[in-house]
Amino acid sequence: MEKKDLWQALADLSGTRADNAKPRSTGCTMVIDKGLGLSAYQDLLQLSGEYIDFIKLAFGTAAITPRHILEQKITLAKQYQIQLYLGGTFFEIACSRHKVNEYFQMLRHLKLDWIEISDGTITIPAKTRFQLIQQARRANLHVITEIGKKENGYHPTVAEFVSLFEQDRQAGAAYVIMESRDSGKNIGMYDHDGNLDQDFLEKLAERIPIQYVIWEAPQVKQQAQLIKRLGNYVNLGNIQACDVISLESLRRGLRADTFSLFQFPTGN
Ligand SMILES: O=C(O)[C@H](CS(=O)(=O)O)OP(=O)(O)O
Repeated sequence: MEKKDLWQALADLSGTRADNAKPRSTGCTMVIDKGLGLSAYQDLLQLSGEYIDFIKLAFGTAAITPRHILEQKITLAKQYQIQLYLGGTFFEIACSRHKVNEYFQMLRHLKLDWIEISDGTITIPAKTRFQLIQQARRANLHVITEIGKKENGYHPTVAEFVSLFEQDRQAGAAYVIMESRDSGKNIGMYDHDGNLDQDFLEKLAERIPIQYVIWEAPQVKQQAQLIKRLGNYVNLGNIQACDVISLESLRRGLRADTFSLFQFPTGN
């Protein structure tokens, strides 16, 4: 086999998805960066940057990352057409210290175009949340909001989620995240073993346009379940750096869990 035929043979088996090209609005993958060193970050982007749409610098790590490394992470993300943004807790810290305007300015100076607005650890009245989203939009930031609380055992009802989702979208949020933290256990739509509450998902999917939701799914079994139920265009978040390329395999039916979903007739 000649080399060009070899690459063609691999490409033919790679599966496809219609939203392959960036910038994508569906089938997005959001990676949680919990403190990758620059080499690991570069490796990640080199190997699987094509499959990443968002990177979240989690837990306020941006504030304690050496400045030159933070700057390089931002620059590299842009090169790969990845939107890098800071985790919601960091916004909540600024909010609780009455420094929201400074926070918006800081993002603009860092050349970050996206912001996450959440109230996982603090309480923000619905009206204030609405105004904060509008304020961020006026500051030329694209907004991702998050619904959910950080405390273990917190599971929003379908009605709560739908109501806040609609309000956030009306205020100008591009996406709404379903909170599941880094563990994906005993929180949001997962039980203490990380199993998905299928009933909750079904009811939610009937009531909201799911292309605007990013489902946090840190565990591989959660990613597989969501793809099986909602399709490979589902937006998934809190993906560990080491799981990005295998998630893309899942989306394309190249892994046993989703094999039967996306196979095309070969004609043989
Ligand atoms: O970075 C954060 O603030 C958290 C981290 S985790 O997802 O809860 O582990 O994320 P966020 O979803 O942005 O609140």
